Amino acid sequence: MSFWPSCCRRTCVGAMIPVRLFSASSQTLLEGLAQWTPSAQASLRPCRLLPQQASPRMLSVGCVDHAKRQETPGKKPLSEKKLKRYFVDHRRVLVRGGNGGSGVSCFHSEPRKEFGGPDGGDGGNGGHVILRADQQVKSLSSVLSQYQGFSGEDGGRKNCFGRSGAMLFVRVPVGTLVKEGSEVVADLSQRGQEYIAALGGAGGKGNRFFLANDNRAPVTCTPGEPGQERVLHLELKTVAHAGMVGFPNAGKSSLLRAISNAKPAVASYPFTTLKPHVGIVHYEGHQQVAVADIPGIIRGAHQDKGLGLSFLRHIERCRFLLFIVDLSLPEPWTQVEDLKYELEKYQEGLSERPHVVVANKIDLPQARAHLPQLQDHVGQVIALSAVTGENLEQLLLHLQVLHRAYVEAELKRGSQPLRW
Ligand SMILES: Nc1nc2c(ncn2[C@@H]2O[C@H](COP(=O)(O)OP(=O)(O)OP(=O)(O)O)[C@@H](O)[C@H]2O)c(=O)[nH]1
Ligand SMILES: [Mg+2]
Repeated sequence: MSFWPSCCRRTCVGAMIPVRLFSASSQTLLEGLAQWTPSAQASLRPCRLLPQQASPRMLSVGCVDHAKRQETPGKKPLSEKKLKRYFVDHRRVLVRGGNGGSGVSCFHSEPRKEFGGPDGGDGGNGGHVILRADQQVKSLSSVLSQYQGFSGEDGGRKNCFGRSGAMLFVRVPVGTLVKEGSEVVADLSQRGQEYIAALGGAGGKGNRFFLANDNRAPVTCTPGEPGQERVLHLELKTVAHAGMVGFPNAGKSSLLRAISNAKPAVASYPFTTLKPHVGIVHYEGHQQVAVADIPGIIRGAHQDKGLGLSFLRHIERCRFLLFIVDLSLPEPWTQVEDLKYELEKYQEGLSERPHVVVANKIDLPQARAHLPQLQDHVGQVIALSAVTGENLEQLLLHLQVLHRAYVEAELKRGSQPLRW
């Protein structure tokens, strides 16, 4: 059974091609390339993989078709304003632990047993409120503004202790930072990690507890303690394998639409994307690479210009980066330099993460002329067009290579690689 989306399976000749493309390892594919094209060494362009009679863009067409068919016919695409409702990366939450149950004061009562003694049981403890990093949750939109833990039950007669309140688990996305004031109190960066946001109150003591040699009939009992109350700030730093970094209008969202099933809004004005979007690229063997489209960065972003710091922090959590440049603009290498400068200013070493430069808009007439100069300045470049789909396969293959390298490095270090 193929896991390729049904829309891709529908694309006639191209239908079989994507499946075959991803069943071959990238290594095999690139080796095979030399047999098809004599100039393969000079420029690796998987769109030339097909024999002469097939359309040179057959592979790409499938991808773009896929992107275009994402909208249900007759339905208007969602605006960015609506889309961003689904992605919430900040939440202020009031958490209260459950209250402890009260202890009771009572005495054993039985016929012909005059001094039965105290038998008031203790109250149960209040339940904690616990934040748990859950792989299924992708944004903080499902987190409410306040949580009240379950209270413990009161104690009872005959030394019956009250039941403790159950734990209240709040599911948050992996990559959630928990702050109290300006202090970071927890970083839930691994799935399953938990943090006790508010402790439940201790249960009160029944009068049996106060029985002593000098006091055989205590009447004292204590009420349960109230649960802890805290105001926490949850902050999500998007965790994805790859982060798309680029200036506004470089075509990041268009590219994410073309390679995944995500639907970020695309428009010809800058700062169309206001919130990060994560799309998943599926490969054979259930391999999934999460790619984040991060809002455009401008010069001075590290000083909070444009959309600024709030988005640089999403990049921080990406394991490798795709620098997206607009090849139709003059001197496109300056875009790469500026982007790297901004990342470096925000956090040292951030620009040195494994990365690849993606030159978008190769379909525009003036773009091709800029490519050799860009390659001279930055080395390896994947030149493609998100709109026509030209050369998208090269990016998909490279993503897989970067992902494999990341998984191997994590396993070598003895840690578990991020699985989406
Ligand atoms: N000709 C051409 N136009 C493109 C290509 N990719 C994107 N565009 C156009 O460029 C404009 C900006 O595209 P977006 O995908 O919104 O760019 P972005 O980088 O996400 O922009 P921000 O969200 O503002 O950061 C849109 O009008 C796209 O249609 C391409 O490969 N070729
Ligand atoms: Mg965008």
